[in-house]
Amino acid sequence: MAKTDEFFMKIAIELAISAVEHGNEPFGAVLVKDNEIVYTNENQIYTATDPTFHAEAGLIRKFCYETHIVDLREYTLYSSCEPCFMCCGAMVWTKLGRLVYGASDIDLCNILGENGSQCCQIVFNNSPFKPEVTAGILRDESLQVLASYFSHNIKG
Ligand SMILES: Nc1ccnc(=O)[nH]1
Repeated sequence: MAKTDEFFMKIAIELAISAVEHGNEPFGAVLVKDNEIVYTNENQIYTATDPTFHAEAGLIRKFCYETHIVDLREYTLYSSCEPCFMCCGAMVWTKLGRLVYGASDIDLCNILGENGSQCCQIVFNNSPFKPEVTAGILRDESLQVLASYFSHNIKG
């Protein structure tokens, strides 16, 4: 039976919670092919001391390295929150087929008191390749995890 976007997003959100438990920021990502999970990753910026180790870019880097696959046209990436410019760039370079995210960058920045942007649209609309995008899956659950972390962990 085909699993739903909500099914995979729930796992991305659980990875976001796990990231916080491991001392990192609340973001998780899941890579799916033919309705099966092929890779997962959580944000690791603090434990790896690598500010580029976002859930999504880290997933793409590790999956491609381990499998020797660099073309993700047949893959769907689920992200608990809208990917940043850097991670959208990694999706362009791997020709990701489909991106599904929960909360938007504007949702996140509303919590942080910053100005968010439609980073996915900005990057993809100015790139030679764009994944199909589905936004807002389990948005409220995703926002809850972001809000509970960032309301008492503003690290500046
Ligand atoms: N969407 C994201 C924003 C920030 N960090 C992440 O790991 N993911």
